[in-house]
Amino acid sequence: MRMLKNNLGYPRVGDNRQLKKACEQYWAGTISRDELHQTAWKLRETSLKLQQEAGIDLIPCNDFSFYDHVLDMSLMLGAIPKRYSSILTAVKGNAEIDLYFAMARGYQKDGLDIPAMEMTKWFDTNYHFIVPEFTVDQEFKLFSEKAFAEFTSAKQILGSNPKPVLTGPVTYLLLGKEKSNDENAPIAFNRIDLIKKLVPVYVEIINTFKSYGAEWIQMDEPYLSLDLSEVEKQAFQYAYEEISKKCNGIKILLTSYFESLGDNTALALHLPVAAVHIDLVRSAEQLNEVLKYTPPTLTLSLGVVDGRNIWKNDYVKALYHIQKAVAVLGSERIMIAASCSLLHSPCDLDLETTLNPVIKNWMAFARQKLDEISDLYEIANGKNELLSQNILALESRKSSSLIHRKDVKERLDAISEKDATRNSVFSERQQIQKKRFNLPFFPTTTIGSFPQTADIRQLRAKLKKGSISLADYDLAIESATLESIHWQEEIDIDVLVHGEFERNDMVEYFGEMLQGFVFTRNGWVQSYGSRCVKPPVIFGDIKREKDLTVRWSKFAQEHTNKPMKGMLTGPITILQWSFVRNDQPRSETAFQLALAIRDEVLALENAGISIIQIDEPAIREGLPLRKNQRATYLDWAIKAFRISASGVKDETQIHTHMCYSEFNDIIENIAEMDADVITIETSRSQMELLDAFIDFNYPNEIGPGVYDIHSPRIPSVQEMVQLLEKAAISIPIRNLWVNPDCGLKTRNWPETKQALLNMVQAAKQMRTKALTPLERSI
Ligand SMILES: CN1c2c(nc(N)[nH]c2=O)NC[C@@H]1CNc1ccc(C(=O)N[C@@H](CCC(=O)N[C@@H](CCC(=O)N[C@@H](CCC(=O)O)C(=O)O)C(=O)O)C(=O)O)cc1
Ligand SMILES: N[C@@H](CCS)C(=O)O
Ligand SMILES: [Zn+2]
Repeated sequence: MRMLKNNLGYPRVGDNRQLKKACEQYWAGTISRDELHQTAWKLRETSLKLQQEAGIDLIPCNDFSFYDHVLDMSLMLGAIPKRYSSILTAVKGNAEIDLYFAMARGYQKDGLDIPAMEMTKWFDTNYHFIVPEFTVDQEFKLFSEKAFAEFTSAKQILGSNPKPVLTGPVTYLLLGKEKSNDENAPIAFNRIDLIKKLVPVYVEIINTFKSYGAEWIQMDEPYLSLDLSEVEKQAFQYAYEEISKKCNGIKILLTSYFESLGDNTALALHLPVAAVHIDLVRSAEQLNEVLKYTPPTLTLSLGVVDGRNIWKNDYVKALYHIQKAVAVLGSERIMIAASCSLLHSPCDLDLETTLNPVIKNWMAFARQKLDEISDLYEIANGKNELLSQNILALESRKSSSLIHRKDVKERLDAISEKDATRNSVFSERQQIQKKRFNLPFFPTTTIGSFPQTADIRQLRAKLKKGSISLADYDLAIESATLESIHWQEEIDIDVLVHGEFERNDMVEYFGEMLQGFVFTRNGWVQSYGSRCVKPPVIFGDIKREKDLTVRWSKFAQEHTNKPMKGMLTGPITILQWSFVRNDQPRSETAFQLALAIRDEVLALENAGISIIQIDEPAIREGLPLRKNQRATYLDWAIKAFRISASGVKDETQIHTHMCYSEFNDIIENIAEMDADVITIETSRSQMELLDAFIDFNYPNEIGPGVYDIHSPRIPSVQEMVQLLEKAAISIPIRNLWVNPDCGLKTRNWPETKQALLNMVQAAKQMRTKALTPLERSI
C-alpha cells in the first residue's frame, strides 16, 4: 500500500526546553540575537532529522515559533497594531524579532510604555495564542519572511521539500478580535468581512512557497470543527476557491482537528483542495460520513494517533479505520497521521528514566508517535510482529492491578445530591461570613502564588538531585513564606496567601501527592511563550492518602492574625491540565478528583483555615467546542466542583478563581458553582469580561482583576481606581473584592511589590470615596 506518512507539527520547545531558556536569556540580555537564532536553528535541525529518520513523508516546516504560531502569522501578514509602530524605530537595529517579542510581551523601555496583545486559549487546550487585532481599515501585506527562510533551511537539512504550515485565512480571522481605532467609538464591522483583503496575501505567500519548490502546503483550519455561521461558511468557500484559482500547481492539505467536521463535512470535502485531514481520535464516528462524501480526487489524511494524550496507540483500532478508508478510496488517496500537531505532546519518552517501567510501557510521546505513524504503515503492509507487540502492551494495561481501587469506586457510587450542596443558601452564608471576617469594603487579596524566583526553583532542583536535605528545603520555603506574610501585612492586604513557594506547578504538585498519578521528569509541553508545564499522568483510580497542602497553610496561618486563604486546585483544572486515562469517561475521573479535593478542603477547615480557594481556571477550557455537547459537560463539571466545595460549614468561605475565560455562554453555570467569592481576570479587557456577571445579576461576591499579571507593566493607582469605579457602577459594593487577574508566579518581586502597593492604595481610595451612609451599609 502506498499511503503517505504525514505529520502536522512537532514540539518546538526542545526536549530540554532549550528554546525557553534561550528566549529568557535573550530577554534578560545575556545572549545575543545571533545566539538565540543559533539555538532555534539547532532545534529545527534536530526535529526535522528525527522526523526524517522516522520515515515521515510530509515533514512540516514553519511549525517552529519563537513564541506563538498565530503571532507569527500576524507578523507575516503585516497585521501589526498601530501602537507598535514606534518600536520599529526604537529597537536597536530595527530587528524584527524585537518587534515580535514586544507584541507578545509588551514594551516598557526607552520612554515607551506599550501594552502587549491579548492572549487566550487555543481551542480546548492549555496552549495560549496571541490574539490578532483588526481595525475597520485593516490592511494586510506580506511583512515577515521568516516562514520562507525556514522553508529554505529545512529543505537544505532534509535534502527534500518540507511542507510549510500556515494558519488558514478563515481560522486566522476568526481567532482575532475587532478593535476600534478610537477607544470610545463602537466597533461597527465583522472581522470575517476582511477575508477579501486577506486572501490576496495568502495567494502571494503560497505562490512564493511554490517558487521555492514547495509541493504541499498545510493550511490549519480547526474552525472547520466548530459551529459556523453562513457568512463564515461562505468565507471558506471564497478563500479556497480564490487560492485554487490563483495558486496553480501546489497541493493544499486542509486540516481540521479537536472535533469532527460534523455539519461542515460537505463544505470541507468539497473545497477545491488536494487533501483534507480529519481527527479520528476525537471522533472516529465521522469516518463513515466522510468516506461517503469524499469526492473522487480528494486525499484523506487520517488522524489516528492521539496528538493530545500520551497513551500508546491502539494499532488494531487504528488499522480498522485505515483499512476501511483504503477499501473506499484506495491507498494512494490515504495519509496516516496524528490527530493534530504534536505541539501538545511531550518530546521523548526515552528521556524518562525514572518512570515505573510497567506504566511507561503503556505510553508514547511525540517522538514515539512518529514511530507509531510509521508502524501503522508497516503493519498495513504486512509487518505483523509490530502489531503483536502493541497488542501485548495494551493487554498489560487493561488487566493491570495498578489501575483499579474498589473503595474509590464504591465511594463514587454513593455520591448524593447532598454531597454537592452547601448547608445554607448564599445569602445566609454571606451574613454569617461578613460577621466572622469583618472585612472592609473593597477587601484586598491576591490569587495565590508569589514570584517563583530562580532561587526557589534552584532549591527545588537541588532537592531533586539530593544535594540538599528535605529539612533544609523546608526551612528555606518557610523563610520565603514568612517573608511574604510579613510583607503582605506591612502593605495592609486584608486576606493573605502563603505564596505557593513549595509548588512546582499548581497541577503537578497535586498529581505528585495523589494515588493514581505518575509524573515525568522531562515531559514538558509549551503553555505560552517560554512557559511550559509538565502535565502529570492519571493512569488509575485517584485517592488522597495523605494531606496535600495542610502543612503549609497551617504554618502560614499560625504566623498571622489575618485570614490566610487555603489554596487548592479544583477537580476540573487538575483533570484538564493532566494527561488523563482514556479507559473511562472523563466525568468519572473528575468525580474521583472531586472527592480527593473535598477531603483536603475538610482537612484545611479542621486545621483552622477559614477561607479556602479552589482554583478552577480550566472550567471554560474544558467546554466542548460544539455547542450541542456543552450541557452534558457542564452538568458533571459543575457538580464535581460542588462536591469538592460543599462539605464545609457555612462560616467557611469558599473562593474560586478563573482566568483566560469568557463567561458569556456559561455564566448560569458559574453561578451554580455557588462559590462565596469568585476572582476573575478582567483587567486586560478593561472589565469587558465582567459584563456577563452584570447582565446575569450574579448573586455572589466577585473580585474582578485590576492588575494584568501577564505583562511586566506596573499599573498605576489611578488606572486601578478607574477599573474599580467601572465595576462599582454595576456590582453591589458589598460584593466587590480587589485583586490581580491571576497568580504572580511569573512576575519578579520589584514589579509585584510596586503593583500590589498601588492596588492596596486603589482599594483604600475607593473606600474613602464619597459613599452615602446607605451605600456603606449595603
Ligand atoms: C496559570 N497557568 C497554568 C496553566 N497550566 C498549568 N499546569 N499551570 C499553570 O500555572 N495554564 C494556564 C496558566 C498559564 N500557563 C502557565 C504555564 C506555566 C507557567 C510556568 O511558570 N512554568 C514554569 C515551570 C514551572 C515548573 O514546573 N517549575 C519547576 C521546575 C523549574 C525548573 O525549570 N527548574 C530548573 C532548575 C532551576 C533553575 O535553574 O531555574 C530545571 O529543572 O532545569 C519547579 O519550580 O520546581 C516555566 O518556567 O515554564 C506559568 C503559567
Ligand atoms: N493559585 C494559582 C492560580 C493560577 S490560575 C496561582 O496563584 O498561581
Ligand atoms: Zn489564574
